[in-house]
Amino acid sequence: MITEAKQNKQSMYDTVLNQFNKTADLIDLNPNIRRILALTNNEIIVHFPVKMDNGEVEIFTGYRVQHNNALGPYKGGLRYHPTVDVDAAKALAMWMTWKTSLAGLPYGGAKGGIQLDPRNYSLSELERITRRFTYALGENIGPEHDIPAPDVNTNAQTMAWIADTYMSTKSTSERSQNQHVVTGKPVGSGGLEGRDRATGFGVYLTIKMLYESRGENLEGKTFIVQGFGNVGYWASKFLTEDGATLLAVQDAHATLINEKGISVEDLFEHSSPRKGSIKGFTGAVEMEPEEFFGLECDLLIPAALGNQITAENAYKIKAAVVAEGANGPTDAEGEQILLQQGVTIIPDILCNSGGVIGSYFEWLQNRNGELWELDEVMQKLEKKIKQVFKNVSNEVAERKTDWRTAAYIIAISRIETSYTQRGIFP
Ligand SMILES: NC(=O)C1=CN([C@@H]2O[C@H](COP(=O)(O)OP(=O)(O)OC[C@H]3O[C@@H](n4cnc5c(N)ncnc54)[C@H](O)[C@@H]3O)[C@@H](O)[C@H]2O)C=CC1
Ligand SMILES: O=C(O)CCC(=O)C(=O)O
Repeated sequence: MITEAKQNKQSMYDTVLNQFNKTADLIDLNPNIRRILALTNNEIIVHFPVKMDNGEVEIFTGYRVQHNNALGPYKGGLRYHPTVDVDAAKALAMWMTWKTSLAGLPYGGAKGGIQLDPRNYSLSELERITRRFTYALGENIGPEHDIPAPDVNTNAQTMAWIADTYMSTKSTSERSQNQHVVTGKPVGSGGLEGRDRATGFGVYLTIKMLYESRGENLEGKTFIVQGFGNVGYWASKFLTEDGATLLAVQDAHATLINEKGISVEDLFEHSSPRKGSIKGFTGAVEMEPEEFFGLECDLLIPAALGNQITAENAYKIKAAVVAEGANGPTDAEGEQILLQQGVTIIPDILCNSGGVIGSYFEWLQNRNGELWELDEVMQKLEKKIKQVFKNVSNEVAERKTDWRTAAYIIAISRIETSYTQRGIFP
């Protein structure tokens, strides 16, 4: 679990700007494009009232930050969490711009959400909050303009409420053309088979490919995962199915260890659907949260919040590979320490890109009135992630640099090329 001290150390916005500036210097980015990319295009803040179950009215604050749309419509998740604010949304939106560019998708980057703790609200309150948020955002989102998706504490149900609310603002004949205003919907409501597992699958596949590039495989590898939600669960499932052992898990409420291995399915059964926590699971024992990052293991997967690996704990990390399932889990100082220790970091914009690639498939499916089967989706996803991994791996080899730097060089150069080709910044 993160402590206040860790949270306040560096903001996610500091982290992403630091990464961007480093790359801009390295590739000698056109100064005008640099000025544009260092800023966000739009920062939308909405306040809206919602009637609670007890009849009282609460006012909520929602955010949508649209960083850049040089390569296509804005794309990125919506997060429901007490830490959501404009700076967090700015950082997460920038990461989306780099991620979609790296993956070669026709999208820009955005992110947003509502500052709240969903555990304090009933399901029907969350539905009303989501619907009012959608009305408040109005035409700031749209299927060809800005397409939200699930993120922390939001899911397919949240996306179904948004799609339904947004479509209800359109005339009857236009409704069906607006289904792709969000991705990550339930399969029965225009969602994509496999979008639920797409991010975790990408995390697994990039790890597997890294080991394979070193002549190794997952058999016998041990790993620990922070966050056991959508990303943490699916990544753990694929990894253990391929022979790796899950030693320890941490979520917002507990840290568990079992040196003989934790059963991913039993833990999932325990923690979902509505319990929402790993606490109380009998197939492992609780340990001190502060000791989590220092556990002996081959692989660490941060799959919760940003800025978790910092100067305070990076030196304790024993894993030789850190695979960033979460967005921005490693701050600049933490990264320096890890790199000095010889740790390989598979950066977020590569490692968790399976999610937005899956979202792109869903968007295409809705736009074209198609239905894709699970096998087809997983094959396409695998092909695309392998391509993106290969591109980054080649850049690492050519430049003799780390994986994040290589990924950023590809992502930012693509955007620069697009601006230059269009003659915007000579
Ligand atoms: N859902 C998706 O498709 C994608 C998610 N991501 C990123 O992956 C990360 C996790 O997202 P999801 O799994 O979707 O969220 P989720 O809401 O399904 O799960 C979040 C998990 O993190 C844990 N957590 C929250 N606060 C924590 C804390 N202080 N210490 C330890 N654990 C904590 C929660 O207990 C939960 O287990 C986020 O950074 C998100 O931006 C990235 C790409 C796509
Ligand atoms: O699926 C998407 O559109 C974006 C998911 C997301 O928020 C992310 O990749 O961080």
